[in-house]
Amino acid sequence: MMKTALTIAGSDSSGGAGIQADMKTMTANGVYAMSAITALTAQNTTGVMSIMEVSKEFLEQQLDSIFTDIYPDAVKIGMVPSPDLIRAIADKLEYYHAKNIVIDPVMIATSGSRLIREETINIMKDKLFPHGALLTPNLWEASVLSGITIRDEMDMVRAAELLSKEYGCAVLCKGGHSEKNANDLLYYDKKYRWFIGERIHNLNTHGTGCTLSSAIAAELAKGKDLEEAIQLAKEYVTGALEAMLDLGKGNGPLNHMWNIKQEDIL
Ligand SMILES: Nc1ncnc2c1ncn2[C@@H]1O[C@H](COP(=O)(O)OP(=O)(O)OP(=O)(O)O)[C@@H](O)[C@H]1O
Ligand SMILES: Cc1ncc(CO)c(N)n1
Repeated sequence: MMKTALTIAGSDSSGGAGIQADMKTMTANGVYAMSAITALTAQNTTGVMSIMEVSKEFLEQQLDSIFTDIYPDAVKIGMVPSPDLIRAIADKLEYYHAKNIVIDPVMIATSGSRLIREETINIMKDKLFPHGALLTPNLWEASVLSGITIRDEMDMVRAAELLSKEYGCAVLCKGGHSEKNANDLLYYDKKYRWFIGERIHNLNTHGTGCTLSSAIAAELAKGKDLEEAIQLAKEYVTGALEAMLDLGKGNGPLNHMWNIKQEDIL
């Protein structure tokens, strides 16, 4: 039977990040994708024009509809704009015993626009992180969450270790914004492992974080263990960047279809 995955995230009208990136990624990686939308964004490759949050009740209804019918084998959580929505998600995840939860602590878009309210960060830490199997902060998010200024690779290890111990989950500190390379650091069970990535010279990186976390969720849904899921997801993101899609006037989207042969779908 086909495995299933759910993304709880915001919609990106330009299709490169958020719900749209997540569903394309899950589909391209062979799982059935479902979504619970936390907010609509009017957004493109140059920035976010406007955000409309859904109500707590409506998000709860989406989650009830999903979990009582097609149970997800993995869950990815992205942009959650408000404390109320965080609480609603945490309660439902607990109630339905959701598993394989990957949390991407989205705060700011690649274009620099703010996506969640400031007061959401503490609630996210207290209520959501303890449910996660994996947290996937980028360098900036890992600094904000851990209070450690990240200047080099040892700082990435320290920040990931602190977060992992604090919230009892695995932490992948993503190096997409580091200067030299694109190495990501996984810390869990008191040990760490690097996932090595060459820096690809492509300015079209809109949605890389969403894509990575959704690909990890897809692989976990298929039964891969954490390290294997991360390795496969990193290869998928690398391929999507290397495909050099060039759309839009700002930091454009990735080619989520790079791993699918046209003759397979025609
Ligand atoms: N230029 C690049 N070359 C190679 N890999 C990259 C590049 N940029 C990002 N990545 C990879 O993409 C994944 C996402 O990392 P990144 O640090 O960009 O996340 P993010 O900042 O959360 O993404 P977003 O821009 O969507 O918010 C990581 O595996 C990272 O190593
Ligand atoms: C809706 C949404 N979620 C996440 C990101 C992060 O890239 C974005 N730009 N938009």
